[in-house]
Order: sequence, then structure tokens, then C-alpha cells
Amino acid sequence: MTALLEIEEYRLAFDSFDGSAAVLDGIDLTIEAGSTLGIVGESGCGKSVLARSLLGLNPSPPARVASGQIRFEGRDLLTLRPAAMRALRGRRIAMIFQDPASYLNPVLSIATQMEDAIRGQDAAAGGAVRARRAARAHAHSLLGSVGLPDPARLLASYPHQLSGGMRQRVLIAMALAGDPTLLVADEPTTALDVTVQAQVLALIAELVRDRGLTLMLISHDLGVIAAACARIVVMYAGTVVEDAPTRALLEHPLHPYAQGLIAAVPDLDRPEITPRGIPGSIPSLLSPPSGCRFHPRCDRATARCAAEKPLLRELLPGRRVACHHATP
Ligand SMILES: Nc1ncnc2c1ncn2[C@@H]1O[C@H](COP(=O)(O)OP(=O)(O)OP(=O)(O)O)[C@@H](O)[C@H]1O
Repeated sequence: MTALLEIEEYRLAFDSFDGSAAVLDGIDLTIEAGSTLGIVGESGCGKSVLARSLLGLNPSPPARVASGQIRFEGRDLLTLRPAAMRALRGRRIAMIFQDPASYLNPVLSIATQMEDAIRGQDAAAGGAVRARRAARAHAHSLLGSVGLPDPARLLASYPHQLSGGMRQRVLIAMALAGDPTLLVADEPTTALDVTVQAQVLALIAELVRDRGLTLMLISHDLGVIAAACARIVVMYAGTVVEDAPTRALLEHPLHPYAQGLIAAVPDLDRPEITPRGIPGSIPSLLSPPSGCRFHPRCDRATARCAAEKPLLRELLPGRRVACHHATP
């Protein structure tokens, strides 16, 4: 397998009058071409900031890259010129977000917005920009490919006339307009009803399979990630604490935080067991804990954990964990 995306020692801070918040603290992860990777962690642990880093979408200032590399197809995204980044956006890397309503313009029809997106992709590719009529035909077929019935009627609609699930499907169709290689989906189902969540998740899984997309799926919901991803990276307060195949992680988590996350998920087969939460809350990133950022909440913490940041090390083949005390 070849690595499509390699993130190495990536540190990003947000500067403000109150100080500098070390939001991502040495992220290391790789996504193989054609694979599905989920990123899970509590709200505020830096998942979205990491996803936005791939497309240069964190506003700078206040965002400041302190170190590291993000290589996509061998090229460092952090040093790309704006024109090269624009060419990549949508065509190689496409992104879908949590709240579909805020990414659609309420006063423009779906047809106009899709045509603009398709023609925008043509322009970014540097080739001929297709005429509106041709762009509309492409929009029609894209809507069909995301399982939306009656594309012609949909194209004539405005965003408020669609349900949340339909809006997310429209955005997924738009994300496919540039025929991307990597799809980054940041909480794509969080704003939707549970039944619609499952449908949108199934659609993403189907598109990944049929189009050979590489998927980076971000969610605070371990169930969502486990349903769609073969591999999971667990983040805590701006660090990667564990990286493992999905099944191995669910059955035998090695990091105390990952163990806590999994113990917090209700087990439908064993309703007599009350899920346990993780005591405490995520730390302020303006003054994060020394050593292991999880140590103040960890029942296995020792003096070493407060003093020394644990390295992300391969504890078992294909499994990495950042904990001084983790054992296979
Ligand atoms: N533009 C910004 N300016 C300053 N701080 C920011 C900015 N964007 C994000 N942050 C901070 O970065 C940290 C990580 O945020 P991020 O949105 O990545 O978390 P998350 O894990 O995706 O959580 P959620 O699921 O709630 O979105 C938070 O402390 C947040 O306040």
C-alpha cells in the first residue's frame, strides 16, 4: 500500500491576547491510498482543525503552524502556493461538513450552486470551463449518484425546500464534482436525525467503495466511525493517543483514554452494564497539562506521566499507542 497522506510532527497553535493555544501537538498519522480512516475524540480535541489543515482552511492569524509536514501524494500541503492549493481543493481533496445548511446559499437554486461548483472545478483544473447547460447535465447525474430521486425537480429547488439529509446529499454530490481522491468528512451526520444519519453514512461507504475513494471521517461518535472505517485514530487534546485497526481497537483498546471512550458506549447486548464516563473534562489548551495531556484524568498516571510526553510507539504490529504504561 502507498501512503496518500502523511502527517508528521504537525503542531498548530492559535495565538490570541490570552496567549498561544497549542491546539495540535505533534500529530503523526498516515492514510494509505484507498483506505478508510476514522478520527475520534471528544469535542474540542482538534479533529476539525486537523481536517481544515489539509485544505489550508484555518484562518491565519490566529492559526500558526509551529512545525511539521502534511504530505499529500508526496507534496507538502503546508508550503503550497495558494493557486496550487486551489487546484487541489475539490479535485484531489474534497470536504463535507457537519451543517449542510450553512454551506448552501439560501437565495440560489440548487442548480445554480451546483453549476457554479462544477464550473469552478473546471477553472481550478486550468482547462476549458464547460457551459452552464453541460454543467447542469453533470449536476443531474451527480445528484442521481448520491441516491436523490427526481434530480430535475431538485435542481429547481432552493435549500430551504430540502430536508437536512437531502441537503447533505447535495453537498456530497458537489464534493464529487471534481472527482476527488480523498474525501474528508467532518461530522457529516451529526446534525441529522438518527435514521437519516444511517442512510448518509451508508451512502458515504458506498461511494468510497464504488469510486475507490480514500476516506478520512471525523466524528465524536465511535459508532459512526466504526461503521464506516477500517482503521481508527483516537485523539485527545490535540494529540494522537492510539492508532489501530477498528476491530482491534474496539475489542482491546490499549490507551486508557481509548478504553474510557469505549467503556462509555452503551452495549445493547448487555443492558445490565451501565456505561462508564471518563471523569473530568478536556484541559485548556492555553496551559495544557505537562507530560501526557491525559494524565490528570488517568487512573494509571504516575510521576513519569506528568513529566514526560509519551511517544506514539508501535506496541503491536500495526498498532500505535502513546502511553508510558500501555502493555500489549
Ligand atoms: N479559528 C479559531 N480560533 C481560535 N481557536 C480555534 C479556532 N478554531 C478552533 N479553535 C480551537 O481549537 C480547538 C480544537 O477545535 P476543533 O473544532 O478542532 O475541535 P473538535 O475536536 O473538532 O471538536 P468539535 O467536534 O466540537 O468540532 C478548540 O479549543 C477550539 O476552540
